[in-house]
Amino acid sequence: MANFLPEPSFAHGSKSRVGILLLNLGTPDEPTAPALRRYLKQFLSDPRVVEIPKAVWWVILNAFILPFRPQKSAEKYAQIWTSDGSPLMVHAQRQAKLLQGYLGNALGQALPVELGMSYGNPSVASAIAKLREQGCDRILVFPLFPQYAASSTASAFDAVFKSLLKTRNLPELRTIKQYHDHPAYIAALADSVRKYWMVHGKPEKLIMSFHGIPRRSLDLGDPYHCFCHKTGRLLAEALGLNAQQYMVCFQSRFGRAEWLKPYFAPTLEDLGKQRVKRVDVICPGFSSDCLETLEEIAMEGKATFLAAGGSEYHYIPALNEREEWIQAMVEIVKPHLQGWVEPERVPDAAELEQSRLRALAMGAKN
Ligand SMILES: C=CC1=C(C)c2cc3[nH]c(cc4nc(cc5[nH]c(cc1n2)c(C)c5CCC(=O)O)C(CCC(=O)O)=C4C)c(C)c3C=C
Ligand SMILES: [Fe+2]
Ligand SMILES: [Fe+2]
Repeated sequence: MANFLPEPSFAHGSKSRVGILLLNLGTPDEPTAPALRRYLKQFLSDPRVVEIPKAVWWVILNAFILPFRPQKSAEKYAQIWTSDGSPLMVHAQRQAKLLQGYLGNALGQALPVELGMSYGNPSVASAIAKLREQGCDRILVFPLFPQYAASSTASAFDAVFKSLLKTRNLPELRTIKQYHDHPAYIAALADSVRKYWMVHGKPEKLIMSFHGIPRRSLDLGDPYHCFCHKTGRLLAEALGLNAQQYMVCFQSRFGRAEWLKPYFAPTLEDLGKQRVKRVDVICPGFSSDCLETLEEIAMEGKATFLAAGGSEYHYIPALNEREEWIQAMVEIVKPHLQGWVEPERVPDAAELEQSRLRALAMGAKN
């Protein structure tokens, strides 16, 4: 048996076609313990996510985490689940559809966009298969993680490369590594905050909360920490905030090791105790709302702040399907298409002849 998969016969002269592979982390299929167990097992078995010796981690994962965490996490997911499914999935699917439409408009030609998840469904392999079925032999990989981290972005790229290990006729690949300081992304964030404040008024402090990673990853050279701080600074500048009016912190600590600081919950407790009246929280690293924003930030965060003595707490929703964000996605994608897609395609001789005949038929002078 051949090691690599058979392909359709090569057709001479076939035109190249570009497709966009939009990637996100993934989410369980349903808010139940068995679905969470499947999802967490795949997620937490990724050596990019938990970077300790494999045998030690296998014991911890199977003896101490998978017997207990799925039930607890399922209960949390149940609180944020919608009639259409997991918020992360619902938003990612809509973002993929909208990106396809807006990009098609901007380029004057339709490019397929398919969604894949690093863990769970739809798998990265199935999304690549769909692109290849549509004739795409050039794939631009676009992770929905503005700040590169090995545990999110590199894992998503791993999933792409792994899914092609058996492919005979490889597509050309390009990857978007990060866009933490892209002007259109920062402008979309700033616009969402300004519009929120127009309706709800302004807080004493804006907290920008990013997903944490282990402190050791920073020490080993992961640039994520710097990227988060740069996004924070640029967003503050765009909003005209001084250093006292905002702060960056890190959420979702997992396990007992030290993670990036300051931690989100203790920060809120401190602010509550200091009698800071109102805080608003935004999560610029999450391109859509999900468990980590809707449960941990919007629900738990509020309870923590109010219990500590604060009086008003607002969560500013993620960019989700905001038009400014979809336009920003188009701007992020465009430079990566150079040489693959020409913005204004020169019509070929047959197309020119057709439009001449159409014009003649309409009685136009030629
Ligand atoms: C923004 C990028 C993310 C990074 C970086 C990241 C690192 C990271 N995460 C865990 C452990 C868990 N994360 C979980 C959920 C989760 N994580 C991200 C994003 C990043 N994670 C998102 C968008 C979500 C929500 C998914 C959803 O379905 O809504 C979970 C699962 C939930 C739970 O049981 O608490 C775990 C576990 C680690 C260990 C890590 C880096 C080392
Ligand atoms: Fe996470
Ligand atoms: Fe840094």
